[in-house]
Amino acid sequence: MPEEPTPSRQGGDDAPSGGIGRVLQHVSVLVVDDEPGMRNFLVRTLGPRCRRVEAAGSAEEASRLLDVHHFDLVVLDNVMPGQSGLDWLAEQRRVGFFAEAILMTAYADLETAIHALRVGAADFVLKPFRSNQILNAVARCMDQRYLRRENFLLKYELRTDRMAAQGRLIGRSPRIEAIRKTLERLAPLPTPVLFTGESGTGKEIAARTLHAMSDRADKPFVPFNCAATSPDRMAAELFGGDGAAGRDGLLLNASGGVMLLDEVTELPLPVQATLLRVIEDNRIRPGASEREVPLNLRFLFATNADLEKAMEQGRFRRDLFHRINVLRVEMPPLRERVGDIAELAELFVGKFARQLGVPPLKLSEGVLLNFARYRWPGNVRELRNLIERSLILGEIPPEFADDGERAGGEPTESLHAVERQHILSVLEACGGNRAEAARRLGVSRKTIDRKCAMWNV
Ligand SMILES: Nc1ncnc2c1ncn2[C@@H]1O[C@H](COP(=O)(O)OP(=O)(O)OP(=O)(O)O)[C@@H](O)[C@H]1O
Repeated sequence: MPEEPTPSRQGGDDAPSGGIGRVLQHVSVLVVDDEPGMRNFLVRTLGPRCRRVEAAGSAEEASRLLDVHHFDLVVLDNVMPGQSGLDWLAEQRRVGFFAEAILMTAYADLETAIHALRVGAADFVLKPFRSNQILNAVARCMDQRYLRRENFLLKYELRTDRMAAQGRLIGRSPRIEAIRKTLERLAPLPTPVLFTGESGTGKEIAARTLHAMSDRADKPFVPFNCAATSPDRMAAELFGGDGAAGRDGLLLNASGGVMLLDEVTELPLPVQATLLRVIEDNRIRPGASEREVPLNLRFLFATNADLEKAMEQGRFRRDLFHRINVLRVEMPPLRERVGDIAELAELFVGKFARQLGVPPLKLSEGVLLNFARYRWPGNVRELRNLIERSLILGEIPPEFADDGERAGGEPTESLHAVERQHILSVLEACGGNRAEAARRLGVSRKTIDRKCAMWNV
């Protein structure tokens, strides 16, 4: 699967433009022609501009190369001894060939053209041709491939409603700062990462942030919710098969980028076995094809379930667990980082006011204190939904409303809330170390323990 540059300007026979050059530099090409002169010409023309170019003098040699390497495109002569280029291409499609193909021919009659369409050749180049003609044909063909893939992934994202989790990781609390630092360290590695934490704590947002920090940032990020797909469709969606997922499946379409498998404990056991093989070998057999093709994909995983328990119950493979549990990022619940609530809440107010076309609500000190007091079992997602609901209704729900404003003030209640917020934020700054928090606050450790027990922290 190709890397993913921006589509180039469509060219005629002019010299390759900068746009075309950008497309070509990501492409790996296999040239198949029995004539050494033509092979050399193509390698000389494509070699300096493409990421990788290899040449085969026969259909058999080409098949062997396809077994070992990934190519985005095959440039193929139609007339070769033994087997025509088109017959070879048809056979490869059956075995497992997911790349593009351009056919070179001296004479394109209608029958050849129809045959070429049927076996999925993207273009014809009539011999003899100039170097710019083949360069333009390659760039055009790859442009169409990138657009098809982009379209496939966007449709998937819309179908699965994954747009809500887009955005960046908000928060300046020590816990979130520490997570940001960890993500920076993990971003350049190829290793899988496992995100754990309660529902709505931002595991997907953190995974997207890691992708954005990595050298795969301009390649696809494909989130897959294992709990939202029926178990009997899952293998086809991921690894390819017939139907909506397309023969090549999500993994191959995400190739070059990052795949997030969310709610990973929901993967059926047979899919876990296939996935383990794919991760270990970096190879995939799309749509159960005969040929395994190389796969360049970074895997991220997320779960809010207890993986250890899932293993004990035989629902999750131990070997897969050890493979995905190399690097772990634990997302803290919102109640343990109350210092982030105000920033998140303000951000959601601005976002939903714009989206809904309604005036923003002012979040008074009292409302923020009530937010800080609440336990947020649904974490950031719950806060986000509460703000959206409040903007639609035009007011903060009564359980969070500012008592001070409405009832003329309740100083003891407010004082209690201020004290709670202050102690919790100092505790947070100390990474949960109660002895250190007590020292900084100038109170006894016992006082902190008593307060924490009272607040259920
Ligand atoms: N730190 C954050 N900054 C900005 N938005 C956040 C943050 N954390 C969570 N959100 C928002 O909260 C919602 C839930 O986040 P996300 O889907 O990443 O959580 P999750 O932990 O993956 O949840 P689940 O376990 O249910 O899949 C999203 O709308 C996301 O935009």
